[in-house]
Amino acid sequence: MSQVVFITGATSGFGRACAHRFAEAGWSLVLTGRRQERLEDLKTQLGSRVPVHVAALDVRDDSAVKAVVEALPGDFRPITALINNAGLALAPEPAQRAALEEWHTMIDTNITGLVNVTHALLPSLMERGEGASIINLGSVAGQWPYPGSHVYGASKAFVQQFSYNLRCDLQGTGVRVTDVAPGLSESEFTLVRNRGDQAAYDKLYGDTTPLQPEDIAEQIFHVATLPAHVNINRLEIMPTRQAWSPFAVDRD
Ligand SMILES: NC(=O)C1=CN([C@@H]2O[C@H](COP(=O)(O)OP(=O)(O)OC[C@H]3O[C@@H](n4cnc5c(N)ncnc54)[C@H](OP(=O)(O)O)[C@@H]3O)[C@@H](O)[C@H]2O)C=CC1
Ligand SMILES: O=CCS(=O)(=O)O
Repeated sequence: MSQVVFITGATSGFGRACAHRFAEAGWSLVLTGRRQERLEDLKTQLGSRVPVHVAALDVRDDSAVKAVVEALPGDFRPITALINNAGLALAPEPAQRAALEEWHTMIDTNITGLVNVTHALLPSLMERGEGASIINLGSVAGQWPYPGSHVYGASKAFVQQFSYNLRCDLQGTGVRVTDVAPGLSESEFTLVRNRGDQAAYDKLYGDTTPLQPEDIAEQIFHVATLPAHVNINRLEIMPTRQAWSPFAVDRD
């Protein structure tokens, strides 16, 4: 049976790097995200090496999530690894100036979206059983408070606790669960958070050495390919120049 990875948010950053990393190892890929063009580009890049199925998907829409899962071609099930990666931060200002709509978007994406996809794929993961994995993208922001993190950090604290609780329920099924919690990592995440402000992006990453999406993809691949009896509960990863809080970054 082939190994199949289902990735949410595959159109950028960690998700896209995971698509490349798992393809390198010969896994079949199910790639999802809202930007269809980017999904098609990935299919063009990777489809000659491994089987690739793409589906435009907004994880906030639970019926769309169910439909995508139900329409998975037979060669792409059961799923071996689910990478719940789609997510975002918005509203970089303090809570008292943040827009409620942006708080809702973070909750709908980082919490409801992750729950939607997990719920829809649990039967497939259970069918795979031993060696299957759910890998959830949390963040150091789920543990370390900082100004401007308000709902974003709280949504990642949810991801951590949901991952731990899932572990308890899935005990005995062979399905593993890991909360991967990266620190400062260079990706479009910072452009999304700062509404496309390139100066904010350059300021955050320009004079230090952030993690790259490939660093995170390597760790996720490691987690998914450990022997079936090994479960990493939480993996916190920071750049060497960050210790510990999101603001404790060594700069030139
Ligand atoms: N970069 C960082 O410093 C860190 C990021 N993280 C977390 O890692 C994850 C990936 O972040 P990163 O790769 O850096 O960010 P990017 O902005 O590069 O990628 C985010 C991905 O999420 C997808 N996405 C966003 N909203 C939705 C939605 N409603 N439905 C489906 N897909 C969606 C985007 O695709 P599209 O727009 O095409 O839908 C995109 O592919 C996020 O959960 C983030 O919170 C955690 C710690 C550190
Ligand atoms: O999750 C992202 C990392 S940080 O911006 O909160 O430090």
